[in-house]
Amino acid sequence: MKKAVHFGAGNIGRGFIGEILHQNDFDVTFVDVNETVIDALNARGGYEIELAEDAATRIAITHVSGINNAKNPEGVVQAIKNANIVTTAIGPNILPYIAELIAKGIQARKTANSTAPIDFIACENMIGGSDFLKTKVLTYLSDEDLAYVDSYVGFPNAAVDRIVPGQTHTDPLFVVVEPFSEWVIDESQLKNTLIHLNGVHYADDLEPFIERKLFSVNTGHATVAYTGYYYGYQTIDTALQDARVMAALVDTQQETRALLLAKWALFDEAELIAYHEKIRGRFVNPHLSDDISRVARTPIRKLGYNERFIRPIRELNDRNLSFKTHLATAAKIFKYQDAADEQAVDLQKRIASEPLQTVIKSVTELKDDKLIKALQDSIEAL
Ligand SMILES: NC(=O)C1=CN([C@@H]2O[C@H](COP(=O)(O)OP(=O)(O)OC[C@H]3O[C@@H](n4cnc5c(N)ncnc54)[C@H](O)[C@@H]3O)[C@@H](O)[C@H]2O)C=CC1
Ligand SMILES: O=P(O)(O)OC[C@H]1O[C@](O)(CO)[C@@H](O)[C@@H]1O
Repeated sequence: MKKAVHFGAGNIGRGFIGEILHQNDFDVTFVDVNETVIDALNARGGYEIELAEDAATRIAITHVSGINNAKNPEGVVQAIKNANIVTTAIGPNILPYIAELIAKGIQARKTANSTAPIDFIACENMIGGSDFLKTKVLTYLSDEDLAYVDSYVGFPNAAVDRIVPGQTHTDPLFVVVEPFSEWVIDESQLKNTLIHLNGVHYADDLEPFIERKLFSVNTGHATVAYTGYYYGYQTIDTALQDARVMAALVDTQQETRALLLAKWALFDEAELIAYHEKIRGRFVNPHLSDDISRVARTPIRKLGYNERFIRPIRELNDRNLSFKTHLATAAKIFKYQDAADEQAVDLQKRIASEPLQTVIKSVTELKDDKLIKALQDSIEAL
């Protein structure tokens, strides 16, 4: 069997990446700091996924094991040394913390004179996630190692799309996922061209696909979350029953379409309308219960310069297109509170102790005075 190492045995790791790797006959070693999950993976060697639909189909995932990277980093290095592919779904903020371990795994392959090409694929909600991981990994490598990386190690960017809400089952491995899924990998960045996973779409140019996904699914979902929170809701499905929340989603999708059509000739308006309708259907799936706190998590990250609101706002502005609804939601993020979310707490502390404009500039990294002022006005109007 081929060997995969996957960092992050959480919702998307077990609920999507693990499924695809299993279907492609990989033996999957999950790397995680969650001891309960790692112990259960090693004790049982398998787990089940359930598709959230009327029939509630179950899928058995087998040939899995786990390593706790906090306790057994050397085990992870050895697993990378022997792997055919490495993937992550750990969260963009965590990628820098696993970079050194990945660098050591690459060095172990080099020391063993391995000329087998390998790809490290970051499956995070982030534009250029694998590029970002690569920059972090390279800081731990020597010039000689870098030459090895150039020859044998790829970091292809990827887009992953499947809604996997927080899980509340007694079984720590069981995971309920939406039936829809899409995983796109940038083929032009692959080093191991012999691995073509069934169930994955390989694209020559990932950029339009990841923008379509991030600005449609993630911007849309976050719009529902922050607008829903603003109107007092706790779950995505209840929020979407409020006409004001649904209108914010529909209007945001319209702005997104205007941007995607202006930027990318390969998109067609009718297809994008159908894509957006389908996404609305996914958000209201009655078989999935998704907390606003999950979709709205890490608000400072979501206000980032290249993230799901500020980037489309900048790019719509550059093209003289309306960004009114994106701006209205970005403003609501500054009102978002969740005592269990470190970034939400930090953002509120900063707003309470610093001038609002300073906070806006710092979290969004916006330079355009007109946009900064527009955002400030929107926040103050709430
Ligand atoms: N849940 C979803 O619907 C989707 C999530 N994603 C992306 O996948 C990534 C993971 O998201 P989820 O699976 O939802 O989160 P999650 O919280 O369920 O899983 C993350 C896992 O990483 C582990 N982890 C955290 N720090 C670690 C460390 N230093 N070393 C090893 N393991 C560590 C956690 O214990 C957890 O098991 C995020 O980037 C998210 O944006 C992408 C598409 C869909
Ligand atoms: O993982 P993030 O970037 O915090 O955002 C949560 C997102 O994950 C998803 O579940 C899948 O992309 C979205 O529905 C949601 O917008």
